[in-house]
Amino acid sequence: MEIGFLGLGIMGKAMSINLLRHGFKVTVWNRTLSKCDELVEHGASVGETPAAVVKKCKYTIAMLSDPAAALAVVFDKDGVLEQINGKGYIDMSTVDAETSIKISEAIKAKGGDFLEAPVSGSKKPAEDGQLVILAAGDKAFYDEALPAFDVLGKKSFFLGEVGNGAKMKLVVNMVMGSMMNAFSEGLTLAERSGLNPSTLLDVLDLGAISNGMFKLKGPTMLKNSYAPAFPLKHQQKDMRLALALGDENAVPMPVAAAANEAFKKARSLGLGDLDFSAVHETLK
Ligand SMILES: NC(=O)C1=CN([C@@H]2O[C@H](COP(=O)(O)OP(=O)(O)OC[C@H]3O[C@@H](n4cnc5c(N)ncnc54)[C@H](OP(=O)(O)O)[C@@H]3O)[C@@H](O)[C@H]2O)C=CC1
Ligand SMILES: O=CC(=O)O
Repeated sequence: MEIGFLGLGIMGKAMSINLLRHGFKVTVWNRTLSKCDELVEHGASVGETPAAVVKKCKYTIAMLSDPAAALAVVFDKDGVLEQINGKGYIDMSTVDAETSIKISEAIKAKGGDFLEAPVSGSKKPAEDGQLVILAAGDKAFYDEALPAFDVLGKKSFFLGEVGNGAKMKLVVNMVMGSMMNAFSEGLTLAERSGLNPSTLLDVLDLGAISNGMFKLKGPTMLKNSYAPAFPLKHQQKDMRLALALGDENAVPMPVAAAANEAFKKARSLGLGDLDFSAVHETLK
């Protein structure tokens, strides 16, 4: 089956290569078109515009940086909306519910099907097809897209109406961003108070707060190494959107607000394109 793929950043590249490896025909598009070349080497075709990709494919997946990018690719000239009649569109970018609902309504009004399906899991899970997919929208379309979700992820959740996938993803990343800051403070406190931070990693790993993120990021943070798997600028975007969701629902979130300030500080220091664990540098 021919699937379209829009957005070949860290995640989109890994996900589309994975689909190709599993026998899907994939037509790709990226704003910086030269990034499609590597995908062609893996067997993909290239569409010149989002509209051209949608026209060619039964359904099209998008993996874009933020709400502004997600909206531009759908609503701009040569965008998704122009060819969506009778086709399906799955936005897997992390955006807020409002953005997702706006895209959904426009696509449905033009006779297309829509799913939002943000994912939990980073570069490596994307390469290994081990993402956690948080889908919501048209259930019949979800069932149709399951073969692709089964390749991309280890588990898919169907969460009901559009907006619920976006909200779930923001809640998860709000927790993750807050944890990263507590972890970073712990590493720094251990070091400054004369402890061996590597021993702290072992102690944490044996106790009740052991988790995959500490295990994965701890050793690289101790080496001040922040090659981007999940760019810090995207984590800060997720904190900002999660705080807005808290605002809407009158949920006090002082911990998340403090974490957001730390990510903003990291961005102001020019660390936005590094991994989100580079927030550690703000304590130095
Ligand atoms: N990296 C991760 O670990 C994870 C990321 N996510 C989420 O997935 C999404 C993608 O993340 P990731 O791949 O890391 O991000 P990248 O920054 O690596 O890639 C972003 C993509 O969006 C495109 N883009 C940006 N602005 C526009 C625009 N105005 N119009 C069209 N295309 C645009 C970029 O195109 P160009 O190449 O031209 O710049 C690129 O293809 C984000 O929403 C992120 O929060 C979710 C889970 C994990
Ligand atoms: O959104 C990032 C992730 O690791 O999940």
